[in-house]
Amino acid sequence: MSSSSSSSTGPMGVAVSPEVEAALARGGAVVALESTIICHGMPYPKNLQTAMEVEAVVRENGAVPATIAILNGVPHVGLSSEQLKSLAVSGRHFQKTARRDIAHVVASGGNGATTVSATMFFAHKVGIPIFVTGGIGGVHRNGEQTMDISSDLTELGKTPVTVISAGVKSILDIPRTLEYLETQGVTVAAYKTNEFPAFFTEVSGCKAPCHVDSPEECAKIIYANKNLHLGSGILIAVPIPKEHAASGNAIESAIQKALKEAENFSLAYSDIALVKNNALVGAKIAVALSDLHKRVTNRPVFALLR
Ligand SMILES: O=c1[nH]cc([C@@H]2O[C@H](COP(=O)(O)O)[C@@H](O)[C@H]2O)c(=O)[nH]1
Repeated sequence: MSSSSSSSTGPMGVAVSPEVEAALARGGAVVALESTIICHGMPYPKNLQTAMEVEAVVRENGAVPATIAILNGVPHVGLSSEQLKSLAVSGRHFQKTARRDIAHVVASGGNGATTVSATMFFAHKVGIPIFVTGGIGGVHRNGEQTMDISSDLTELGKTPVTVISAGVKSILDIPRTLEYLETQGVTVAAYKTNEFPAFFTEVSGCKAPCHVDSPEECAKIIYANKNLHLGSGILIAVPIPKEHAASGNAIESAIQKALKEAENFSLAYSDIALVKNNALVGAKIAVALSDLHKRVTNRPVFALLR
């Protein structure tokens, strides 16, 4: 895969697309997007169509999308349509890349599809405070024995990026995931609900630590986190839209049945409507944050993130 000739590779060795660079420089709203969902979440061409639709939702709501991936050893923030297509066609040939894999993929000139932890890392590096995805990783069932805990959770503990997701799949251990996020000092807020959502359904049986009702409220929390230099991330959990929760319930029942039959059952995440809804909320939060920063300081978000 060829790198975009128009993306400039900065001193940190990260290539930022001209559109993303310009938006950051003017303090505009930018939303980071991960690439594991494209390469490992669903097959081609459904993955390309979804990636393009999600980017379109971000744009329609006033923000610039920045899909993140490693191409030929170079981390890229913001992909051209050719790069996005190439990524989607390559699918699983792109290595699933979490934080621990970044150095190896870069050093070997490889192609990496970034997970939540790696996407957060690069988003923060270039000054993007908002990142939208479908679901994040968590503490696996029996995690107290296996110690199988996603690096997404430790990344949230140490990287000040706000992740908008539909919560955590009930295939994972949701109560322990919330405990672990608490230990890591991560602010967890449920959007327009009191309950932490479980990806395919609005309910998990777990109360979320905070409740937020608007993009502006989210922006204020992000601003406070930044102003105080807390250094930790924020998780905004947006429940699956009501009209899609019905089919989600059927999937949820299948998960519960499968969990009884096989402990390591896993399911590809491909609820497109849910990801698009997160993109809508995430773009609105990015716009609200950009407005808030401009109002409060009259300086662009970009400058404040340094
Ligand atoms: O429901 C899901 N959420 C998230 C993922 C992807 O998997 C990563 C977590 O992987 P692990 O559990 O290996 O840390 C996430 O960051 C995301 O990219 C997934 O496959 N399924």
